[in-house]
Amino acid sequence: MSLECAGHLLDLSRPRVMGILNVTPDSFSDGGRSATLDAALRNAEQMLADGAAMIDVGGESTRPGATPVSTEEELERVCPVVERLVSELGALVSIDTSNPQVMRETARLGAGMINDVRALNRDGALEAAADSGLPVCLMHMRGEPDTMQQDTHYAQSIEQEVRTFLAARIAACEAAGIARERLLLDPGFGFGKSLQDNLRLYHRMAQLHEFNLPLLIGTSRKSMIGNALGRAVEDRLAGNLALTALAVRDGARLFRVHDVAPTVDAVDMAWAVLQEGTIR
Ligand SMILES: Cn1c(SCC(=O)Nc2ccccc2)nc2c(=O)[nH]c(N)nc21
Repeated sequence: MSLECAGHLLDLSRPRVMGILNVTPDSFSDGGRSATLDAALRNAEQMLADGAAMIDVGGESTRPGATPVSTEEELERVCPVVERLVSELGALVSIDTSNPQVMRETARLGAGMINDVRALNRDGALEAAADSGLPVCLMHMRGEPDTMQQDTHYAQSIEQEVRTFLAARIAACEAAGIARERLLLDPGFGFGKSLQDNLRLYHRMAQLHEFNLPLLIGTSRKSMIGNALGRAVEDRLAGNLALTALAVRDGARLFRVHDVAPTVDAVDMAWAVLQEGTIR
């Protein structure tokens, strides 16, 4: 099970780690674009050295209440970073965006995957993703970041809600000419879900193998861990390593994390057990 990502072949026959690279101003204390750009590149270089298979670059915060960013601003944030990650580090880059123009421009700059937390629901997104030829991660979110945490009650079970949603988005992609083989699925932990929803969904993630598509998991530093353990955002690594090991056993293949080196070890250790003792 390999994905063609703009000249990179991403081998998902074993679990891999995706490093998070935030280029939103609120993720940098010093502000200042050039400082941001150099810092971002150093951060990415370290994550790749630590074993990340790819880097997820996001220019728009999806936190509830985050101020929406204009297309121009999002492009200004992500394009210089994507361009240099590809040209200087030869990195496999996924673009974390819902904006069709950002998808098109970053694909042109060499991005290798589209990671859209809104599952291509924005006008023009399906066409932009189809035209890019890139793999696409479809993630479940209920509502929009501003409203998603208000109504976290589901008519049906959370797992049924997610399966129904992802089935519909897969169909929309196929109808838009995006081959099924280009898709990855993600339950969207923390997006419009209560702690109970997140835990229940995590425990049942293997149900998503019915779609026979690679699963991407993004729980790193999230409130699911904070609420379960009573840990501040900077103290959630151990919790996420536990979650990661569980998901490796449940067949997840891509892990979107802040802490690459420890997660690579957790993934490789869990994988070694599942492979009956083969190491790396
Ligand atoms: C872009 N993106 C995000 S951003 C939210 C986040 O990291 N919050 C957060 C970060 C740090 C601390 C607390 C919360 N989460 C996912 C995910 O779960 N899956 C996929 N595919 N993409 C994703």
